[in-house]
Amino acid sequence: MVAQTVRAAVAGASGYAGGELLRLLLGHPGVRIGALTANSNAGQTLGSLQPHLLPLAGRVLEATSAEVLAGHDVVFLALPHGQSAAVAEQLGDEVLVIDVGADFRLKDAADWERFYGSAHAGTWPYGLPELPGARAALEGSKRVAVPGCYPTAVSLALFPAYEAGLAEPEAVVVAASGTSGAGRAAKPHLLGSEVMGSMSPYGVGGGHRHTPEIVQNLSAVAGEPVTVSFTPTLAPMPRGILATCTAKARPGTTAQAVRDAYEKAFADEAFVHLLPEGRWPATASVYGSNAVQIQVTYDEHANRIIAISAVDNLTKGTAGGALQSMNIALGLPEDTGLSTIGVAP
Ligand SMILES: NC(=O)C1=CN([C@@H]2O[C@H](COP(=O)(O)OP(=O)(O)OC[C@H]3O[C@@H](n4cnc5c(N)ncnc54)[C@H](OP(=O)(O)O)[C@@H]3O)[C@@H](O)[C@H]2O)C=CC1
Ligand SMILES: CC(=O)N[C@@H](CCC(=O)OP(=O)(O)O)C(=O)O
Repeated sequence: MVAQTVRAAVAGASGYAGGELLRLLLGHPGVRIGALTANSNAGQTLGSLQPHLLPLAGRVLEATSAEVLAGHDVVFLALPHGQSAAVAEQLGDEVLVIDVGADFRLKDAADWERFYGSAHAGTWPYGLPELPGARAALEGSKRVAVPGCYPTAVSLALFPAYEAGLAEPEAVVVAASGTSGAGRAAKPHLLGSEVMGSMSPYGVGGGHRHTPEIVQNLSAVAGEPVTVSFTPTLAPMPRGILATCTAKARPGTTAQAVRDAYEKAFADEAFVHLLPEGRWPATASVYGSNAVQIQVTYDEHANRIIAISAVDNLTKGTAGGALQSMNIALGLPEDTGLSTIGVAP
């Protein structure tokens, strides 16, 4: 049992991230759900937009405002990029504000302006607890910036190689994402007829806004600038990310040293599963769960470390990661309300 009960509001409850937050919050023993807000869907019932959330079906969505979000212990912001900062600054210092958008992830204002095209709002403690030093920064924090879904998958797959000094500071990443990563708002390229039965790249050539976030994470662990060639691809599935990440190995690297580095990095992590040698991650195995599957190998012919990760973009990649960070910030057991049990087939 959790002794403490907190009241949590979700802004953006009509969206994919907001819906996943509510699915997980409904199963969290220490949370009561308070205000639910939306934008164009304000006035609608949650049941008309998120029919899978039966216990909340009759709740009416309110327009997003600081007044509606006031009086809660925790406020989750699941809003489009650039919308969180104005709301957050009106909420006061005592409330725990967890932004699942990008507004407070980047440290470098020039990176923010280049990739998001607006003024940088600031930097909050980063909600990827498995990264070296991240967990301590989240403890007791009143602000959390939840990572992007691709940076979650890629940073977890590669940081142990940099932490152990085994990889050169030039990584190549190709990652496939399910369509829910793009949010609920209709997008022509996501029409079923175009996405079904096809895979396609986008954001090629360093243009994707998750590139500076991945670079920030890996460079901090490596202690030197790491360049990342990142190519996202869209896959015909609703959820999931499979990230294939490689880096040239430093001289003297052995397969055993690589294995040891990854076993050490994840030995105490509840959600990251380094698979037994010979088994490879699959998105279906983490569907709807907060688990991360990782496998790593050393290709000695190509002299490259190859690390592959699978996450559910909406769970560990967004809402599950947000709850994990909330638990740490509130001093609750980190896995409260979170499961590593998926759905199969
Ligand atoms: N989908 C994913 O896998 C991930 C998403 N995220 C982040 O979560 C956030 C939400 O994404 P997602 O749920 O996918 O997007 P959706 O498009 O599915 O939902 C967006 C939500 O924001 C609301 N909204 C739209 N415009 C405004 C506005 N101008 N002011 C206030 N609220 C607004 C929408 O309300 P209404 O429906 O009423 O218009 C809706 O509730 C984004 O920042 C995204 O980057 C992070 C990691 C992964
Ligand atoms: C398939 C797809 O379109 N995915 C999204 C990533 C969503 C996400 O995690 O990112 P943010 O929180 O930074 O929006 C994209 O590539 O823009």
